[in-house]
Amino acid sequence: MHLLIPAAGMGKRMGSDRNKLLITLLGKPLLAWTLIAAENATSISWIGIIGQPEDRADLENILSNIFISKPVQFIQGGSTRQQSVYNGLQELPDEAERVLIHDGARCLATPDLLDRCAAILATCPGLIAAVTVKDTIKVVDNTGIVIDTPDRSNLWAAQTPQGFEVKLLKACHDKGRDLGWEVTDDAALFEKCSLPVTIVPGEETNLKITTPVDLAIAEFILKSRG
Ligand SMILES: Nc1ccn([C@@H]2O[C@H](COP(=O)(O)OP(=O)(O)OP(=O)(O)O)[C@@H](O)[C@H]2O)c(=O)n1
Ligand SMILES: C[C@](O)(CO)[C@H](O)COP(=O)(O)O
Repeated sequence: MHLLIPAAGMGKRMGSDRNKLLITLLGKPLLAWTLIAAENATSISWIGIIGQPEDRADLENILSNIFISKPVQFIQGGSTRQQSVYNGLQELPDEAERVLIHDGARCLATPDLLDRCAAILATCPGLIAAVTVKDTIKVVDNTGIVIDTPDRSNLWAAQTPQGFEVKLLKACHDKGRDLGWEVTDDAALFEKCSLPVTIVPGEETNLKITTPVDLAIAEFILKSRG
């Protein structure tokens, strides 16, 4: 299975002055943890790292300090995650019929989650790892008044990996570019094209490192894994 890792963000919500994936987490750059999970996922045979040119030297340095036995390709990122994944899709080898996409920032995903997604992707055109929502969610209007409390049993929090048939996802991205759709994940493009996206139970620990508190939580989780 081919794996694309979007790693071309900035980390504005982290308040970082550089790509947050270069921040050290328990002795290793954040992205190193993601790459180690990809290395240990037996289903993954090829890794595309989507990064910004100014981070290239740091990304290569990460690779030189960990053991990755699989072919790795660097791909130039775009100004949004959507644009970065679009670029990644263009660079996939011709033989890639299906692809998993996993955020570099979700560095606690286990190899088992990647392998489960790869196995299920053989049976469906699109999938998303997700977990049920634990909180009661409120819909609020622009004056700050709650207008709805949706039924929680239908709410899932999106994660990555997300996986797709390459031809279909490329067509969805192309349509999104033509029509000016702006989305935060690839499943949303599939949905907008009325294509089915299958839920794969994700992992509660598979958080996206977004703000400084996530770093502290991630460190706790990694330490508890021993
Ligand atoms: N232009 C971009 C923006 C984001 N990403 C990647 O998409 C994933 C999810 O994005 P997010 O966590 O929002 O990362 P940032 O864009 O870095 O964060 P922020 O929105 O706080 O700036 C991350 O692995 C990030 O590196 C990307 O490849 N290209
Ligand atoms: C793809 C994603 O990680 C799924 O949770 C997420 O949508 C990335 O973007 P966000 O803007 O940080 O939600």
